[in-house]
Amino acid sequence: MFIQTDLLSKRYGQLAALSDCTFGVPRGEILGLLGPNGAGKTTLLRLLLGYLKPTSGTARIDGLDCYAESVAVHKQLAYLPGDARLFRQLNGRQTLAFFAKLRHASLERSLRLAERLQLDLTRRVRHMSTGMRQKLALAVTLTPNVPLVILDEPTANLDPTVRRDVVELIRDARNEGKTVLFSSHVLSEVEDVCDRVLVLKAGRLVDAVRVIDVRRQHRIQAVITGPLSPAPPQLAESIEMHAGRDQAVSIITRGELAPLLGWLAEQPLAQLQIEPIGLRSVYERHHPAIGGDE
Ligand SMILES: Nc1ncnc2c1ncn2[C@@H]1O[C@H](COP(=O)(O)OP(=O)(O)OP(=O)(O)O)[C@@H](O)[C@H]1O
Repeated sequence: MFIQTDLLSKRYGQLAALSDCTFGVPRGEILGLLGPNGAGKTTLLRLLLGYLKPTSGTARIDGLDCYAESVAVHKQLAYLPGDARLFRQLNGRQTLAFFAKLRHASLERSLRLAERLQLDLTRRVRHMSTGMRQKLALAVTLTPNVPLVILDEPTANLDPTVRRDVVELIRDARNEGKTVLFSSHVLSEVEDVCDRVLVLKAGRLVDAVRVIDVRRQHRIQAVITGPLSPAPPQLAESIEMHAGRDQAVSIITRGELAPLLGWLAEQPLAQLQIEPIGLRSVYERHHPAIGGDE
């Protein structure tokens, strides 16, 4: 595993910001971190960055201890903090040039990224909007030729069009073989770009799902006009069926849809509705919605 944590924990006095967190990330994976405010996402990222000393447990990147060998770890990664600070008096191009030099990275690559993000590089940072600064910080972060990119809420403050561009850039990073770890509150973009998602709740890792598996899951709502014949045994293992009122049946499937549809076609159905379950359902298992959008 490129990243490996083992019972990683961080306490602040009585508060357990992160508890017994164990997971691995293979090279080239895009991993999303989900959880509401205060769930421990930033704490986890800062432990991986070696900015915080674990209270117990370990975190390793490429076999290196994230805290004890943080200098060597940092050579392998680029990090976008949630509150990225840039020099306010520099303009966009000067900012890119400064950081490219600092990280021995290619300014041409920075400029290409800036163009993708439609940044006006002549403007001084202090005259940029929050979203523009965020884009500039992203271009800075994605420039160095490093195997790991860690992004703390990279699309916060960005409008939907720019979010899409950012998601594209994250995909590009993966296509270049990079490993990407990012936290977000936007379920749709996490589902869109991640290979796997970790869900945190009050400092605990409560779920780890592969997006491909989530995509395979569907909820089927049917209204029947007579009794259902038993599902074939190989199908029965991958479905969960609940009878509702008024002949309503709800089926959740974790497997392929086609065999289920074959069986359903022979059932006495009056109505049928199929919808993908999506990451939202997985997330809401742990964090029930309290209204509002992402
Ligand atoms: N330096 C600190 N001292 C005391 N408590 C802290 C400190 N840093 C974080 N915490 C607490 O640890 C918990 C986890 O915080 P963390 O910033 O990791 O959450 P998060 O999931 O990143 O939240 P957000 O989505 O708001 O960024 C919170 O309860 C927070 O108040």
